[in-house]
Amino acid sequence: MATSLDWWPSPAKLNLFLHINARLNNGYHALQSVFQLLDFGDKLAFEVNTSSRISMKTPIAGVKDVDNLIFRAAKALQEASNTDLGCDIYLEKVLPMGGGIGGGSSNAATTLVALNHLWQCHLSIDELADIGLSLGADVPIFVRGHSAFAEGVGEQITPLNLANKYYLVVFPGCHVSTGEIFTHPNLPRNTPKIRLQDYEFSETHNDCQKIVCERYPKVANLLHWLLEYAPSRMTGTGACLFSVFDTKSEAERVLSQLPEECTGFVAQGVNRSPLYAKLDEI
Ligand SMILES: C[C@](O)(CO)[C@H](O)COP(=O)(O)OP(=O)(O)OC[C@H]1O[C@@H](n2ccc(N)nc2=O)[C@H](O)[C@@H]1O
Ligand SMILES: Nc1ncnc2c1ncn2[C@@H]1O[C@H](COP(=O)(O)OP(=O)(O)OP(=O)(O)O)[C@@H](O)[C@H]1O
Repeated sequence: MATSLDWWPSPAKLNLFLHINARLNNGYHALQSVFQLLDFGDKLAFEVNTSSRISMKTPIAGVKDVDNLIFRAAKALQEASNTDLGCDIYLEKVLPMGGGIGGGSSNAATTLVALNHLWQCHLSIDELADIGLSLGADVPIFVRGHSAFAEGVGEQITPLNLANKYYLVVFPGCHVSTGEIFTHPNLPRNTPKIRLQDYEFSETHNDCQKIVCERYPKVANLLHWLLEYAPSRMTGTGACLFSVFDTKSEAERVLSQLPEECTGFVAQGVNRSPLYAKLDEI
């Protein structure tokens, strides 16, 4: 690995709630959610070359480079901007994959925003968000870089300023496929829409949680355990769960007592993505 890489943050998100309002004709679902960005995540570094070659220097085990959302994001930007430039890409992965905390989507968004700057493509945020949406429903949120209320398939976004709570995020040790949950016949699909101004954590829920708990006892047991300590819920389509705390020390105390088969981290909720704090520094 090169000696002094310039790292770009790729933060995790939590879905503080997830209501499914309808099934759309294209198989996707109309949903409502609050996306809370966290001050914790993966890191990516890019070394620009003039050969137009895009190369993953730190491949992800089990994910072919052509399927890696980072590679796909770089390729999509190369095509959209007509640049002749390429890059070598390094990834420091800490977020569990398939955990509902948006690691892959965030990696794609960081790649779009960083390479737009490094390749000097001058695409607007709207253009980057459109490219992002073609890669995954959650990518636009990370491109726009603000905690938000989301509707539609996740692309209709209203930025939000949320209280900067501390979150204990726990990975129960099993992966849940998003497709598996969204195609389940018993998934609730007609939760009435709420108005943003009526949002309160305690008045909302995650429509995917019951099915995931039924199919994955590890998730159900862990949720039961966490609820003894703090308000707790599943994020996205799982498998990660989170608990909400007012102080870092309370969250860290519960982290230190986690059952053995789980891993977790404590992070603070942030309104603005660390990705944009990095852009500001440049
Ligand atoms: C539900 C969330 O986890 C909330 O953060 C995300 O919106 C899912 O986002 P994602 O993992 O980026 O999902 P995608 O890769 O776009 O879609 C994976 C699969 O999930 C289902 N899917 C996803 C998003 C959505 N609004 N409706 C769906 O039905 C579709 O079957 C799709 O084939
Ligand atoms: N750079 C990447 N990082 C993580 N996963 C990737 C990446 N590229 C492709 N993938 C694939 O995407 C799948 C989902 O990964 P991701 O970490 O985004 O899931 P998630 O946390 O459940 O996301 P979401 O909350 O958006 O559903 C992985 O199992 C993996 O096969």
